[in-house]
Amino acid sequence: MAFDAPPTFSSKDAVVCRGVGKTWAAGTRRAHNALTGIDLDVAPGEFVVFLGPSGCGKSTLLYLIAGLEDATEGQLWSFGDLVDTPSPERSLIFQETSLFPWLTVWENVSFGLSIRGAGKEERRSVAAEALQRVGLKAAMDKRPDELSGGMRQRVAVARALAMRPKVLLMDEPFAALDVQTRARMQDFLLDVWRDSGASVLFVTHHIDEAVALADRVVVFTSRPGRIKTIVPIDLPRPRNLFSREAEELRIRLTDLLRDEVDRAFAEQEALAVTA
Ligand SMILES: Nc1ncnc2c1ncn2[C@@H]1O[C@H](COP(=O)(O)OP(=O)(O)OP(=O)(O)O)[C@@H](O)[C@H]1O
Repeated sequence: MAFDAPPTFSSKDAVVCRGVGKTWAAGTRRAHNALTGIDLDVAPGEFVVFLGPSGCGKSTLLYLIAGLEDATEGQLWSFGDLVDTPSPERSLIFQETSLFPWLTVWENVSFGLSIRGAGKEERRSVAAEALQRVGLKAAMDKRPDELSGGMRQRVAVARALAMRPKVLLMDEPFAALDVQTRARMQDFLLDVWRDSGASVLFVTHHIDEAVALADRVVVFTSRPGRIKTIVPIDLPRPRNLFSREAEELRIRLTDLLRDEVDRAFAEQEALAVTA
């Protein structure tokens, strides 16, 4: 699509949101405003983490950026193109991986390419390269039920990488994993991110994870979600997460989040009383 943007941002930006919001009109439920007034610019190759209380619209914003849902306020662009449909340039990875159990690992990874009409040889070679990057080339011919949860999430990352996305959207991708596996997956993701040059937008509830991964942490208010503040994580990489600076950032993020979680709880109680 042609460049169609106000002159306030660069067409090189990986993601641009201007005044973005979403009101869900959900069947018999009351329509409600999940997200409002989001202005955000994400640079190419930047790692941005979304942190906020439950229900503040973090996932909703990822779906809008993915082009899976339409914004009801404002507009979004990716590399100068208006976002109004999904694109292979923007891959979304969920908390629970949905791999096809009847396909092998490489067939799962190259599934998007088969929809594009790529032949078997090309698909297998792209899948091999993507699996190599996530350290699972040896598992190419296995089926998903032969893999652990962490390995399945790595296959999901390989599947996203096979489409050579410029933007990786990750919705709590490691939430279902145990603490040790999650820490390893974070290191692995940082390697993949560095190699791929993609921008990553990553939703988490974990402050530790935000400090370990992000260039910037976007902290949201309680519903309707707005950007409360953006905290740069200026720690050198690889990061020493036990440093005083890392601890100070965790404390600052904890304080910012605590205010919003308290507000969200108070609102939920008020709603319960009036319901
Ligand atoms: N498809 C949908 N239809 C109707 N309402 C929805 C839909 N998806 C999300 N919502 C509502 O939008 C609000 C924001 O939800 P969302 O999942 O984006 O928040 P979140 O910050 O990601 O929450 P969590 O951290 O708990 O995953 C919630 O009130 C949710 O019920």
